[in-house]
Amino acid sequence: MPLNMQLEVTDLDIESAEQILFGRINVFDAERRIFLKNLDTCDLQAVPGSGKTTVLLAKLLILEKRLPLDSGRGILVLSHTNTAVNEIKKKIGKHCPKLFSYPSFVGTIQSFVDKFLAIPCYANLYKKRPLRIDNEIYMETIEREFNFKIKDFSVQEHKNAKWFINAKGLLGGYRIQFNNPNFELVKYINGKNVEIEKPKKNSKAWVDFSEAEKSRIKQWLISLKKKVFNKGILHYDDAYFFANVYLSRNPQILSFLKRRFNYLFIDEMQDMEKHQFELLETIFYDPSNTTVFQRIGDINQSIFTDGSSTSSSSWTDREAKLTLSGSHRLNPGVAKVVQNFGAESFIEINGLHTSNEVKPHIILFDQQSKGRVIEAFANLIKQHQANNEIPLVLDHPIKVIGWNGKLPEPDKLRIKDYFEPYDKEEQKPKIDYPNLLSYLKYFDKGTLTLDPIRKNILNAILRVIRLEDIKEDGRNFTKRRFLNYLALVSPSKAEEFSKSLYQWCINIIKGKVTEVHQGIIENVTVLICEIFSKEALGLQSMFFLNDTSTLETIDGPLIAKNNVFCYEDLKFEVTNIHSVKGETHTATLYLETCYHKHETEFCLDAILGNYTPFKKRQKQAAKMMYVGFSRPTHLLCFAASLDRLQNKVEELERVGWKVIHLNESTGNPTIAIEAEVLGATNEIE
Ligand SMILES: Nc1ncnc2c1ncn2[C@@H]1O[C@H](COP(=O)(O)OP(=O)(O)OP(=O)(O)O)[C@@H](O)[C@H]1O
Repeated sequence: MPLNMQLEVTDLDIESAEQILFGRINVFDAERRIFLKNLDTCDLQAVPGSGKTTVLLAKLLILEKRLPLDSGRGILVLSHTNTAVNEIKKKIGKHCPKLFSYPSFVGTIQSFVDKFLAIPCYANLYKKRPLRIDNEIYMETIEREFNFKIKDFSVQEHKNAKWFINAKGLLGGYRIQFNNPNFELVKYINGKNVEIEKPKKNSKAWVDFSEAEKSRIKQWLISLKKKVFNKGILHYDDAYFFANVYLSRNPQILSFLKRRFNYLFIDEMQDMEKHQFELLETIFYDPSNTTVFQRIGDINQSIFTDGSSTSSSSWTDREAKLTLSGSHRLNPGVAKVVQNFGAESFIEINGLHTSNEVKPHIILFDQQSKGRVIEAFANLIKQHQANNEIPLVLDHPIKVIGWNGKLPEPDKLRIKDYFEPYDKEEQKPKIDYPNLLSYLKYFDKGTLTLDPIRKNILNAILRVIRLEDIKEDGRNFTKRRFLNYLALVSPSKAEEFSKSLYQWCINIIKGKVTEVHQGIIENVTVLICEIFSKEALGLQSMFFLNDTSTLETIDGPLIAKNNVFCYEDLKFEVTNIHSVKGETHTATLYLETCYHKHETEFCLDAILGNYTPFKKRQKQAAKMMYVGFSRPTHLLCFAASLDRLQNKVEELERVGWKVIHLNESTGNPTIAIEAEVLGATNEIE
């Protein structure tokens, strides 16, 4: 009996998926039905908003009804980010209980590699589970271990190795790579081999290390890495090293995985990096189709890889390639603008969202008016709502996005230039921050409880305990184990601590961050020394507790979220382009920023409606614009500096942009927009 049973997708199946996703039937056209009915290995490449994720969701809803599959096989669904995976869960989770349980698996590529390959391999080799697979804890650990001597190396060998690593800036980046059967030291994942040579090559007295010295430095680097592994700490990249070792030593795992998963679907395929791409191909691709392997994405939207040939995905189309023409998200005017930013290849985009004809807008600002750009955008939305061109009740959010969220520099625009409160750190809720103050500032403000603040304070204390290398039975403390330990060692101190913790949370809510910061420094220093019998905290801990260098202290009451712009009843998030990948917005304002150059410097031709092939750095900018510009169903606004476009206004209007000037003489942007709506000139004198 063949392992791979042929299933069939019927029109009735499609209707039922349409009902769930759209509340009506006959939504999917012939092209989309071809993909839905296709259950063979193939690629699906299509333009933004063409409904790639939607057809994948529909297919999963249909396959849910066929679960469990014959021979106890399951479905594997992978995407790149937790956000993308959570979106899948949010949209179809309640309809697909079987898809989200054994033997199927829905997760990020990293979680798949950790669970099925890296953790079993590590457990096999070290007879214990890794403690954490996490980049920041890895960095913290390797930096600490770097300062200690490694057994069996002389003082001079130790000095040589440290000198070499420091001079090359290799400490955080170097990896061990398994190129069967060799173990190689590489500068970074998918990078070149580490070539060991004495630093300061340009000085006259330079004489390279001897071969014996080089060999010892190499061994030292490997030993340092092994020490960190021994502690149970892995970098995300290391998971791929363990995965490859596991597969080569246990080739039966390949057939186990292929047997377990009848179908593999990868969304956002263009964002897979080389090592991820190769691993998936090695495991799942075989001409006999044991696992049906469908890869879905849009090569023009690959913004997560850095564009270097070493890390970029090697996604080349399979022979069986399907496509979806047209974008259900974009209206014809916006589609026409977006298509010129196809950095990998030009693909015409047919805007199928024809219920509105709102033109893409460019807001041109000068030095004085840049702070009013977002307000002008809000005004535009209000105007279009008043004209019934944008719905009053929004189906999708409105967002303001930009590429570079770093601090402003002279003549280099950053998101903060447009929106002063913007805080890059708030983008991603993290467990590990560089100093205590950041833990107090960057808690999850989405909930109205004290819990996120409490968690952050406890996480900061755990960080100090890790910096002090204090463990319980060889294991790092968790929040719960720390509180249990405290209660065991000193019930009175535990009670006192619990009261202080509560008070700190309350005071943070009241905006007394500086006061709480000081309170924690004094209290926690004493507490940790007392309960762990230490005379004093080490330098790293003291620096972590006291450092305020990168952050300004806030002493006003906290607003719900720092990166939110409120205007009358409208509320928009101000965020980076990476975080809106895959999203649909009602309106998007794209803020030009400087990343090496500004977008209007990198991609002027495309902005002016011409398609010309992009060079390396231009490509990166074009991809950002392609992703950012292709989010809105109704209004796309691009905010650009007047000085670079002032002679191009006619050309811009000719190719479909509506141009708005926001200079000092414009006064209230509403006036400009009203005039424009009434058909007057766009330039307000
Ligand atoms: N067949 C369809 N008919 C009408 N609307 C659709 C259809 N397919 C998708 N949509 C709508 O179009 C929007 C974009 O869909 P989706 O996010 O699936 O596109 P995508 O191709 O995955 O986008 P991206 O390339 O940006 O990741 C969503 O609002 C979705 O509900």
